[in-house]
Amino acid sequence: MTIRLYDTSARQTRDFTPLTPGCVSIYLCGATVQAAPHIGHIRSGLNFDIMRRWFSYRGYEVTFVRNVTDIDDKILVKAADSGEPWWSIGYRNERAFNDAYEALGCLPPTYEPRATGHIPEMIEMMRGLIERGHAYAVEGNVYFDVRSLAGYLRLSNQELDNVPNAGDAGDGKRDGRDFAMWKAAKPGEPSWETPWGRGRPGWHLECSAMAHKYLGSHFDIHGGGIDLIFPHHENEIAQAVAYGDDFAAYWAHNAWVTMSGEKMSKSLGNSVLVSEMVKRWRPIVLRYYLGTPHYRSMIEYSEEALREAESAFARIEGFVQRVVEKAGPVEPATEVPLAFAEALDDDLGVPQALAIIHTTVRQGNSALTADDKESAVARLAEVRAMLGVLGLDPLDEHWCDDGERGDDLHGVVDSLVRLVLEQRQAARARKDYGTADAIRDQLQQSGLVIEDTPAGPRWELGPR
Ligand SMILES: Nc1ncnc2c1ncn2[C@@H]1O[C@H](COP(=O)(O)OP(=O)(O)OP(=O)(O)O)[C@@H](O)[C@H]1O
Ligand SMILES: [Zn+2]
Repeated sequence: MTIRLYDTSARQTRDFTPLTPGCVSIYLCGATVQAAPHIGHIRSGLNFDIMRRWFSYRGYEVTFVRNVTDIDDKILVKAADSGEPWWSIGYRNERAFNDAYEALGCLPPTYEPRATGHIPEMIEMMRGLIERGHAYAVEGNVYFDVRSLAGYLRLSNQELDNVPNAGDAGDGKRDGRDFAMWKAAKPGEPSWETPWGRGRPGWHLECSAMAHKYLGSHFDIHGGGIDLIFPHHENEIAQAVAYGDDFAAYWAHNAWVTMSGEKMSKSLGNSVLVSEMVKRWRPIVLRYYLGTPHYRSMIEYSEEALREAESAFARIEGFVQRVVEKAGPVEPATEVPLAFAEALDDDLGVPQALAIIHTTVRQGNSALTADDKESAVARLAEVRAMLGVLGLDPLDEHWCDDGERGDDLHGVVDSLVRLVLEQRQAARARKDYGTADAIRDQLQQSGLVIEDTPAGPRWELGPR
């Protein structure tokens, strides 16, 4: 068995050969914590969550680093506009990202470094690059000299001369395409002392320095969304390679969640926040929706597709519940079916793997219909093992805990509602219709719909 991955750098799918047998090291560009996460951000986290789960299943020891960009132009602009300190914006949104990752069942990374905690490492890298003639300081800015590095832009397969020259006359750059690793301090902005003056890091330097610190000079896989290939990843490579690192052996990029064909993006104003989505859809359904298309295919956001995901997942869940009702608890199988494993080995072919899950569910349902308990249990064990790899096993602790708490809460709400309804009945009995109606209105305002039935009043949660 060999895992194959599409490597953006090679522009083809390649057999995965780990640098250290039995281990895999992954660096994923994480959030710029300028705002709360939309579902596109979490798609990226989810795709790589499934990747690491698959490597773990295949017996690899996974080191997974996902950074937090907590200092960046966008955060500083927000701070200046709102008056909220830059670090307050960062911490608040970092928490929102963590809540979203947790809600959707993404395993925590091995390390989650914040950029601002790694300024000494960044200074060290700049010092090395200046010494080797790949970078230079101009009035407190430190620029990377793109012409000094043969092979720059190999990842995105571009010619430097074809890249638009964004430099301004007088900015001191040797070439307008030289990018800032370090930006000279501006009044009112945070800054750190360096041998070249006070200033703050550029985004690209942050990732090169943090990848180097936690994964060393050569690691297995670097990931991020396709929007990061150029300039961010090109510039990360340039810094690292010029510094003497081999850097990433494979480059994996997830496609976007789009709206009307455009990247879902805070700056375009077409984003749907995870915090809003989880009020309307169960997080496990959201995970199914965002995590099951192939990671290199675009997901065009649509309510209809979400409803389809909901009913597809309900088919799986219904089977799980029916078998458990009939046969009691069933543990996941120790191995997933071969066809499922082959699908995931082939560049994480989740759609094909999912088809195997649905086929197994159908077989299990037929076994239930035929009253073949043994076969139904065997199919459920396989289904649980497969769902577990995708982080979608409804019986997994992560999702069950919520369910159990939900059940407890349901009982509590039920007895409270009954108490209130009795008071309403009593008010009616004494012809105090004002009070009876007021009670009903209050229940409705709290999101409950009350129905009077011959068997007495019933309640349920109303539409959100
Ligand atoms: N719509 C999207 N679909 C898939 N991945 C995305 C999407 N938007 C951002 N990402 C990915 O999420 C990760 C974190 O992104 P980052 O915080 O830098 O946001 P961003 O690209 O600046 O987002 P925005 O455009 O909304 O400001 C990156 O790997 C990025 O490629
Ligand atoms: Zn990065």
